[in-house]
Amino acid sequence: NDILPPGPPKLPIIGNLHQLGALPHRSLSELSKQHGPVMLLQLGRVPTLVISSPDAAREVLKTLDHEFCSRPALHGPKLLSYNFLDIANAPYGAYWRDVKKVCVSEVFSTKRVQASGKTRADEVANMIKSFTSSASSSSGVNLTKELLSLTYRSICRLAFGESYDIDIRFEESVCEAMALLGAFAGSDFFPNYCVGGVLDVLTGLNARLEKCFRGFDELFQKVINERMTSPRRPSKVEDITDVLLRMKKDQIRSGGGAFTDENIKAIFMDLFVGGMGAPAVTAAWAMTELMRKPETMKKLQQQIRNKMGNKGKVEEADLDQLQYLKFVIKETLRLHPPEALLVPRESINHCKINGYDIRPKTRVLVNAWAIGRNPESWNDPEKFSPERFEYSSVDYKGQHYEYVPFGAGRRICPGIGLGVAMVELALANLLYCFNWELPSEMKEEAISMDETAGIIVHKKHDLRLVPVKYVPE
Ligand code: HEM
Repeated sequence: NDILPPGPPKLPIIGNLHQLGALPHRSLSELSKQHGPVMLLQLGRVPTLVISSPDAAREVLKTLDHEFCSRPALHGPKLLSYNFLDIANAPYGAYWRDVKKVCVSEVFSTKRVQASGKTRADEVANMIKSFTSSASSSSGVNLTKELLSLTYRSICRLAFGESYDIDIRFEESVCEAMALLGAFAGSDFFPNYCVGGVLDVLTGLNARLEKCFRGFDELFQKVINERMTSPRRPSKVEDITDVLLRMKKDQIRSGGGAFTDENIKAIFMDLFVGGMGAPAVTAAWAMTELMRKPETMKKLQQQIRNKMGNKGKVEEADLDQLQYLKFVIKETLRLHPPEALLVPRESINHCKINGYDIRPKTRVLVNAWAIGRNPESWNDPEKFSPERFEYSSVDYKGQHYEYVPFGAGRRICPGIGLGVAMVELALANLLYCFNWELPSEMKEEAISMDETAGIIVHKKHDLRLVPVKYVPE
């Protein structure tokens, strides 16, 4: 006689699937206003718990984190992660624990983020240079695309080394992978029913997934093979390929089984799919918010320019002085967490939240978007106001459940340091080097807040702005 959490009535077969809508973070937020912050839906055949308040998030991500720290076996991720050999999609267990632990200390460590600072600086400098030559052209630059290229190139260098010859065609494959992972997969809602599998064949999803996977696999294997035949010179700094090959040599796994090229390729996949979209989208939302609030833009630019004087660029070592920039980024992540519903989790055992029974293998969505706009935690929650962080200790490192853009608990994003470093350096230089104007055409679209949702919520219309070179006096 389980007492299940409340939820809306469901239709036969599809359950509540029709209520997800095009922007699930918004539809689920509305539904939770009627049914509560701990709400149970039936999405196709899958019971899905939706968490929408800071208190409920604390239960799932802290108190009962050990019960909610697995991931569901989803269709797209299964293929792209070499059958869940990565960090983001591996079920909770010895393999995930070992790999995450080693990657947190070797791949995502503060030391490595700092060591890769020079490559990020070079990539940002190249972007700024290219904008200088197109400055003041009336159509402007497509910042959405340029920021994605920037994060793509930064991840390539981080993963494959400084001398890696970047293949720009592969950037499209990462975008395709993100689109496929965000697309509707019948098998995710009707697992073990042939209708789900049939849908994925009919919609063409499987064919696209296969093609995308083959492209990745070929590239990743090429990088590994090249490194095996011509290892890094001992004098050169280790890159992530070296680290992962060292893990293969040392056989880091304690959970049984070998650590092979497949494991390395699965982790490469996480770096690209997890590391490229979210930072780029965050920077684009920040620029959009700033264009809509010229006084905030001006205040930020003045602070950056006062501190930097006529230095010509902002370097990573300067970022600690730019407090207001940090508030702007925090505020952007509050209103526009790119992974609005985090990454789906799955309950392991039978447990209870707020007196409700949660059965094993329930899918769990934590609505970070709704939580960041909760009126009980945030004054005037819909307003973009970076000042709110000035006298507040709330941050995104997983201790404050009213603000969880990177998740929290065992599954928290390991790429926080790297992601924030990419966003800060890009924004600081964009705002130091240029003033920004709306293009003469499509003004409305440029600053529209319309969204599209997939694994990442991004702007529906690309952000196109005109850079006007700033010359220090
Ligand atoms: C603005 C930047 C970023 C945001 C907002 C973000 C957000 C997130 C979120 C919400 C999760 C799920 C956490 C949970 O389930 O509690 C996550 C997981 C993850 N992220 Fe990030 N992320 C960002 C940057 C990065 C970067 C740069 C990388 C790597 C290069 C990365 C790699 C990962 C990985 C591997 C996981 C899976 C962790 C696990 O399952 O244990 N992320 N991220």
